Amino acid sequence: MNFFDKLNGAIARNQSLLFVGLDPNVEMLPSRYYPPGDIDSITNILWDWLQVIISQTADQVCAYKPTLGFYQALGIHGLELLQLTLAAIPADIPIILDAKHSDINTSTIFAKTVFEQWQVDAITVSPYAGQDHVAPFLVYPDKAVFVLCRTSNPAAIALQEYPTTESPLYLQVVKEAKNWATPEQLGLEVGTTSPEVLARIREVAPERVILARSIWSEGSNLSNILTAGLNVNGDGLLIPVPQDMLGSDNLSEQIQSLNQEINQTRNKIIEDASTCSVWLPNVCLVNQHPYLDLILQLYDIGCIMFGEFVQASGATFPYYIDLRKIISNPQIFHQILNAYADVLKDLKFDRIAGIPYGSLPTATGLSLRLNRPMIFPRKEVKAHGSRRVIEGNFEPGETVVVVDDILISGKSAMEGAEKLKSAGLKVNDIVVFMDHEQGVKDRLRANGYRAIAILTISEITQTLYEAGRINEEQYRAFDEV
Ligand SMILES: O=c1ccn([C@@H]2O[C@H](COP(=O)(O)O)[C@@H](O)[C@H]2O)c(=O)[nH]1
Repeated sequence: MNFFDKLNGAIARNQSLLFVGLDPNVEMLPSRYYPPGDIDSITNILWDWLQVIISQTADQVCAYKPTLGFYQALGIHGLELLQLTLAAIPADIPIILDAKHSDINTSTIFAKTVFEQWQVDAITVSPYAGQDHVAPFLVYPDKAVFVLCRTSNPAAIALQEYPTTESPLYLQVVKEAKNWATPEQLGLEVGTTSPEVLARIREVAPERVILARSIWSEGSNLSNILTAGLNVNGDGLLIPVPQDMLGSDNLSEQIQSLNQEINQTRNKIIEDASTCSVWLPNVCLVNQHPYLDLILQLYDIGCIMFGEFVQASGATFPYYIDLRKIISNPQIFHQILNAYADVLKDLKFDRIAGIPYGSLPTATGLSLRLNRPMIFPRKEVKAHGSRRVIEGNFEPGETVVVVDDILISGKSAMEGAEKLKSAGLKVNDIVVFMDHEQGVKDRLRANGYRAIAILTISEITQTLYEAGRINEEQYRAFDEV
């Protein structure tokens, strides 16, 4: 089971967003376990304490976070203690190893150790070495990373709030990390006592799970922290059980009441969302478009442009969609593939055909994702070599689903489909990301094709307008098309 499914399962089962940090640190050992003696007995005493913590919390938390540094500090005994700890955590509760690993030359071997040998579900990593460092952890599709975006220690401000508090480095880390992997594989670690900081991160990354740290300072307000950090569904924020609570002798009761307090705020957020009837850009997200986040991200990376654009037909449109850019942004590319895969799962076909050039990467991604063979009709046939019209192997009589990016007049998709049909293949369905509407689907139907679009141009413009990304004039320009 992958990390996020396991996490969501534990959240639902235990009705909890709480996680427990497992820190075998002698300095934190409750006094009733004293006096610790030599290193063997210290490790034994720490193990007793960890077992109590796990047994009293397993039905009330959604994850455990062992801190590698504390285990390492105990030497060989510590690594043995780590193995005992990992084995003691119930298999249906995810383990996030807090390693803050950041060395580029060791990340491949370290990823192998933690994910294959130790079998943890996720790991915390430092972002400073960039995606090269994180990538070795991401080749494990069922595992996840939490990228450290911000810490709460005062000295960190010099770097994390550089160059200005208005435009701080930690927000740049969030934006950059979002490009490294999908929300299912990459979350954010955020240490802060400030609801404002959490709210800023949540605004930039509405889709990410945030592993909150250091929220329990003197005078901090849990309700404000939750309101700032939870997503619109009342989740997406993992909350640490306060360290001092882990030493108490009525741990289970204390966690239960903390959980109730958190769930009250979560329920309020969910209730408010479902009763909110007015749309305020970026505030009320009830009835939000299922692809809201994807549409906004496509706009933000320049795939959706507004202005005057001349089309192949000679007509001028007030927009241009350039989906070719998605290949430079793996995280968005993943989301696009998810959207296509969701449509393709209900169709019957033997092969996937991409229309060159724009849709070849998408068709390739889908072929790999769905494990279905791919072919493509050439745009132009070469005068040398095999002179093939269709690249890839196929058998006449097979059914092919055509994958294209945008339907404007339908000409490109239909020309591609006709080449496939001339080679003896059957084409029933043409799946595109966006339909310009204006009757193009009917035109395709009249030619014997069913066109299925993930989005229409009106859904895109409506969403961008409601989110405040385009103004009234840009929005209204579409009435004239
Ligand atoms: O906004 C746009 C408009 C067009 N394209 C490119 O054109 C074809 C679709 O046009 P048809 O008239 O349906 O043939 C599409 O495959 C793109 O290559 C575009 O990218 N963005």
